[in-house]
Amino acid sequence: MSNPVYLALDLPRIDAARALAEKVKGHVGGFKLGLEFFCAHGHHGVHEIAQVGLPIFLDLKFHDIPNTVAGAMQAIHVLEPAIVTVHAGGGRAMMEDAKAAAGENTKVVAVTMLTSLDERDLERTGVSGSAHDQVLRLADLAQDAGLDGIVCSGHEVGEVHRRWKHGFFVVPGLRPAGSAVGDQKRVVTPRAARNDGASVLVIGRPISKADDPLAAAKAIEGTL
Ligand SMILES: O=c1ccn([C@@H]2O[C@H](COP(=O)(O)O)[C@@H](O)[C@H]2O)c(=O)[nH]1
Repeated sequence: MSNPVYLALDLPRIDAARALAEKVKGHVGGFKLGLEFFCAHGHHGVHEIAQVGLPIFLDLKFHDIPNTVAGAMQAIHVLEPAIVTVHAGGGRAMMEDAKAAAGENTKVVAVTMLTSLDERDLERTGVSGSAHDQVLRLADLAQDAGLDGIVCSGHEVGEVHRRWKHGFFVVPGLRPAGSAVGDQKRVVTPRAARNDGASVLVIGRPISKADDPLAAAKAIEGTL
């Protein structure tokens, strides 16, 4: 089985991101490039990291009207990402058009409820009910729209996996036991998320901010 860990390269400098990617490439399965990296380095930055030789996950979290999201999706075709994110909150038509516009080898997954949010945050956005219910509702919507899967926390992935047998589940908000949680609120260990059916484990700071990123990546790999 291939390594399910995608390292989030949330670093402002392209040389530092490439050096980190080269260092840990034997102990992760791919690289996740998000808003910070893409806004700073765009297509050029993606090509640079792709040269390391592992799959690229573009976590751009598209959320706009369907026509705009479809256009953005077409604009990143050339980068051949393995995975791209949209927000489930953009609605069914937006997700359908995003999937239709994506390359055939690209998995399109919908962010349900960010792992940095808890139920109090949800209530403040006007959504009543539990985080669990919100994730399941948006997972059903993403499945109806024909997406490949969703992004959710490790608290929900087990239940989502039971309902959507062949879905593709991306789980961030992962922390090895004892590591700093930072701004994440719905957190589990990489091993727990894997056991509950996560397809991809997104891990950033526990590796990128470690004193020894290679040792941290190896240690995480050893727990899976
Ligand atoms: O709900 C979500 C969706 C995306 N992310 C992204 O994952 C990484 C997590 O980084 P850590 O340093 O391991 O916290 C980051 O790039 C987020 O943008 C998420 O955390 N939660």
